[in-house]
Amino acid sequence: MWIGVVSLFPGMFEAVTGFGVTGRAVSQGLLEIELWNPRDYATDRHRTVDDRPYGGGPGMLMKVDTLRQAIHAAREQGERRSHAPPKVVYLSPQGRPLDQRGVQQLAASGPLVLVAGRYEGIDERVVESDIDEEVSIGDYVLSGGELPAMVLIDAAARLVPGVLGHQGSAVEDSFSDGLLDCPHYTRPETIDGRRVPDVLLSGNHEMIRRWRLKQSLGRTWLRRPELLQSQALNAEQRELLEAFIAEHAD
Ligand SMILES: Nc1nonc1C(=O)N[C@@H]1CC[C@H](O)C1
Repeated sequence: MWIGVVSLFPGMFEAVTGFGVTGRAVSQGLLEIELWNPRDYATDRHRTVDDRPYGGGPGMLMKVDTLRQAIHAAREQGERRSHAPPKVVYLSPQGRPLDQRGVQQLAASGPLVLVAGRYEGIDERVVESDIDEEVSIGDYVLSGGELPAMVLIDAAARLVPGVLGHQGSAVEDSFSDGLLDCPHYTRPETIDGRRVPDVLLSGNHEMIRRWRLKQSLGRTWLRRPELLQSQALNAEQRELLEAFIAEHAD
């Protein structure tokens, strides 16, 4: 998977290219991150990359010409590398809330160029002319779009075949099937008197699978019931959820 990134702070992306699952994916050639810095296109003595907002008000916006040159360069490289025009995604609170389904859609849509804003954001006409999709990682305001871009990179990279040691991990993750994840346990068998559920020590893989599914369904019902509204539960899932609810009836 090739992802181009436009950012004033390219060094921040060492957090995904140099560590963990995503870092390994990069070293294995399963994930490629290329960075473009609008400051590299600044021609004035101060290498200006911000500009004042029309209409006044606090804060600055990203300077249009340097930003657009960086976006165009990233998009051209993406087309060269993937022989398809990249989807250009701008991370902003005004975007579509990102969820696992959205990650799956973006990961499957081919090469991506992620535009990380700084200051108060970018000129609306750049959004209209150069951005294909605005995406938000949550209803809060950050100081830059770099962390949202890295959130998207991490989530999308996990879906690339071969990136996760055990491909089942991506499927069993929270949200991959639209449900919250089940509880997990590891050694020791007892912590402060709290024991690992016996079923997980039974070695009965079918019972363990059903227990984990029941816990996922039950947790989703308890903590995020709205997620169940968009789920078409199969017969087994309905049976397990009903059993969980019955066990939790007051
Ligand atoms: N929430 C979010 N999801 O994606 N991006 C954000 C976010 O807060 N962006 C900041 C807003 C102004 C600054 O330019 C960057």
